[in-house]
This record gives sequence, structure tokens and C-alpha cells, in this order.
Amino acid sequence: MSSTGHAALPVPALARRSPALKGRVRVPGDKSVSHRSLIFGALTIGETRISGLLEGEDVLNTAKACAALGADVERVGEGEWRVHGLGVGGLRAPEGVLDFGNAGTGSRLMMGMVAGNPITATFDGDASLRRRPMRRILDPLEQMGVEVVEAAEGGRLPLTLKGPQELVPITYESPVASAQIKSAVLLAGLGAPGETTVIEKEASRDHTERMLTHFGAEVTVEPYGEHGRKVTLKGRPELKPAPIRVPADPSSAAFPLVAALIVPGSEVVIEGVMTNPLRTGLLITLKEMGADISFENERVEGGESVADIRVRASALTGVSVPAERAPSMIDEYPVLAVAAAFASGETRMNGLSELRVKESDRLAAVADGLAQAGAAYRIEGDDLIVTGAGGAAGGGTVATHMDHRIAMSFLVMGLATDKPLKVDDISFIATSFPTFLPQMRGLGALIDSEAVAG
Ligand SMILES: O=C(O)C1=C[C@@H](OP(=O)(O)O)[C@@H](O)[C@H](O)C1
Ligand SMILES: C=C(OP(=O)(O)O)C(=O)O
Repeated sequence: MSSTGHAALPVPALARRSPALKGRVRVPGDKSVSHRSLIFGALTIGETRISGLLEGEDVLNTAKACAALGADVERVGEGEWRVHGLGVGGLRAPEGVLDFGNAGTGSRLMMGMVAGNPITATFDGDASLRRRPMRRILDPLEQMGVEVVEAAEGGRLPLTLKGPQELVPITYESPVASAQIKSAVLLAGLGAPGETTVIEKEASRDHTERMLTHFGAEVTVEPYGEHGRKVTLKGRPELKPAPIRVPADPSSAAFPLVAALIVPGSEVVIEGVMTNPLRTGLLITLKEMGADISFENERVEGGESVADIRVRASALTGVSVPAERAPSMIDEYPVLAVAAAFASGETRMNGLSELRVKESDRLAAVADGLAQAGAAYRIEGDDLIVTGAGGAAGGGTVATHMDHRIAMSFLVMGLATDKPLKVDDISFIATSFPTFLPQMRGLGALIDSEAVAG
């Protein structure tokens, strides 16, 4: 095992043409909400109780980092956690390096969290995370007075930050629509006197804003331009502990959902999935393509809208996905590309530049995967165009490049290709969806692997 928990050697898997998928499944808790619930718990004096926490490697690394900064973080049952925090500005200097493994969210949000404390902390991660851009976080934090003591070339990990005695509140217009940038600045803003404002031209997921309000901070959100938002936080609040129930992750639900659409005769219900409108771009797109998807038992749980999603195998037609929809489905493009190969006609996914800086260069990884599966595609600038043929031959081996979503997307594809599809390494699936294999097999998916069942 590596320091971050997944197997050191690659674990290949083979997906085979499967019979109709049937049944009900509840995928694990939302990754974004899980990271944030631990972080807010650590910034709150008193006990924060969390249920339904995603116990994937990414989130477990955030839990360890919160503990290293002095919070008391305890697992009391399956998905049940308690955090006793230290209050805004109360974090302690960690003794060792904070290792975030594969997680952009954990590392970037916690850079913001640390900024408001006069401490020095070193951030690191695996080879994938070390390649990802961190300047986008360091730029606003430096404006607020944080010192970047040391960083690898291009402001990458490993890097060391030193929080100032007195942080400066700023108004920051984010150059990219990124909830990680917005959240890092707002988390830093907790420790600054006065108001910190983040402006984004396209609205990104709003879990940080919701959680700030849930924990008693003063936050105002105003529309900005056609699709954007202006978020303002009043600094130095006293956060009050509040229980958190983590809804099922729509980004994980996307895998059984697309599998059910492309495996003939399937009918699957995915329970308790978060339907926050800033996360539903994939569902909107698939419905436009003709997918038979319906919401049942719609309700509000822990401040987020959720529903049971019923999905039946469907004949899909290609569509054009507008660039402004990207933030609401940013992690879902790899699996949308798979659905698009099973559609008839062209699906054009516009404005995917951010996919190049995820756990892998997802634009390149998806293109290579489609080629391995015999599906037709082309890339024009930052757009991916898949020419659907109602199916694909399969037969190749997909390189996952340390990227969980590439691994899961192409295992889903192999459930409906003519020949089996191999994926070279599924070990990173444990970062976000540790129960993927047993849950997919429970629906009838034929996936062979020597991996220990999760
Ligand atoms: O804030 C978050 O929880 C996330 C934001 C997105 O990243 P960006 O902010 O880089 O778009 C997304 O890709 C990631 O999986 C989770
Ligand atoms: C991009 C992702 O996560 P992160 O940025 O946290 O690594 C993801 O889960 O697809």
C-alpha cells in the first residue's frame, strides 16, 4: 500500500457485455460535501456530527489533515463521524507534511483553511496531484497576505504556506469557474476582518456557501452577469456546530446511471441522490438526448434537495452541450462521452479546457479510451465531438492515468461493447467510490478483477 492507501501495483479489470442491469442502489456520500463537512467541523468549537460521510481515500486524507491541524476527528460507525474543532483562527501547526493523496479538493480547500492561521504547513500529494496547477489558489491567497515559503516549479506541490498574523480581506474575480478556487478564498476569508468577496462568471457548485450559512456565518449571494455569482462573506464569525447528513453523490450516481442507459433492458433506481441544480448538468444533457430518467420521492435532506432516480435503458440521440453548462457537470464528461458513443449522431461537448487539469488530462484520456473501444471522436480546440454509432466494438485496453473517473467510465462502457474492454488500473476508484465494484456487480454488471471487493 502507498501512503495514501491504494495498492502500489496497478490492478487491472475487464468489463464484459452484461445482461440487463436491475435493482436499487445507494451510492456513497457526496465527495464535495464530505470534504467540507470535515473542514467546517474542524473550524467549529463543539461537536459536529456527520452521517453518510464518503469513506473514500480523498476524504480520509482530509480527515487526517484536519486531525494533524489539531481537530479531534473520530469515526464512530459506518459513515458516522464526529469532529471537535478549534474555531476560526485556532488551528495548530502540523508536525508533518499534509498528504492529500489524489485529491484536488482536499488540498486546495485546506490551503484556504490554513491561510487564516499564523502557522506554517506543507502540502503534498501523489504524482497526479503534483502535476495539477496550484497557482490558481496561491494567487488570491498571496493577495490576502499568505507567504508561499516554498513550492515546486509553477507553484505546484509539494508547497509550504505561512499564514500572516493579520489576513487582508479581498474581492477576487476568479479567472476560471471553479468551486475549489471560490471555496479556498472563502475559507481564507473566514480568518480575515471585514468582507471577502468572490466573483465567478459562471456559477460553480455552492456547497461551501450553503455550509457557511448552515454553520452560522453571514454570506450573501447575488447574481453576476448572465450566469455568474457574487459571494460575500463577513469574516471572523463564530461558527456554531451543526449536524450534517451527506446526500448520495451525483457524480458517483452517474456511473450506474449511464450503465443502465446503455445496457439493453436495464432498469435501475439510484436512491437519495443530491439534485442540487449546480450538479445536475449530466441529467439535463442525458434527458435532452432522450434518456428515460425520472425523479421519485423528491425531498430535502440536510439542506440539499435529493431524489431517487429511476433510469431505464434508452435510445439516445446526440446533442450539443453548451460550454456554460460545464461547471454543473465538470466531472461527468468522461461518462457522458461513453453514453455519446451509444447514441446516434454527433454529441458535441463544448468548452472542456478544465478537463485538461484534473487527476489526468481527461480530454486526452477520454479520447484514447474511446479509440481503444473503437468509438469515433475528434477534438477541435477545447471541444470533444463523439460520433455515436449506437455502440462500440470494445476489445482494447484503456489507460487510466491515476484517474478514478476514467477507470469507472470505461468499465461502464465495457458492459455494453461487443468485445470486453480492459482498464489498466482500477485502484484509484477507491478515492471517490470505494464500493463501485460490489455495487455494480450487485446490479448484474460483469466486471472481472483481482481487486479485493470493497
Ligand atoms: O469544489 C469541489 O468539491 C469540486 C470542484 C470541481 O473542481 P474545480 O473547482 O477545479 O472545477 C470538481 O471537479 C471536483 O471534483 C470537486
Ligand atoms: C476532479 C475531481 O476531484 P479533485 O479535483 O478533488 O481531485 C474528481 O473527483 O473528478
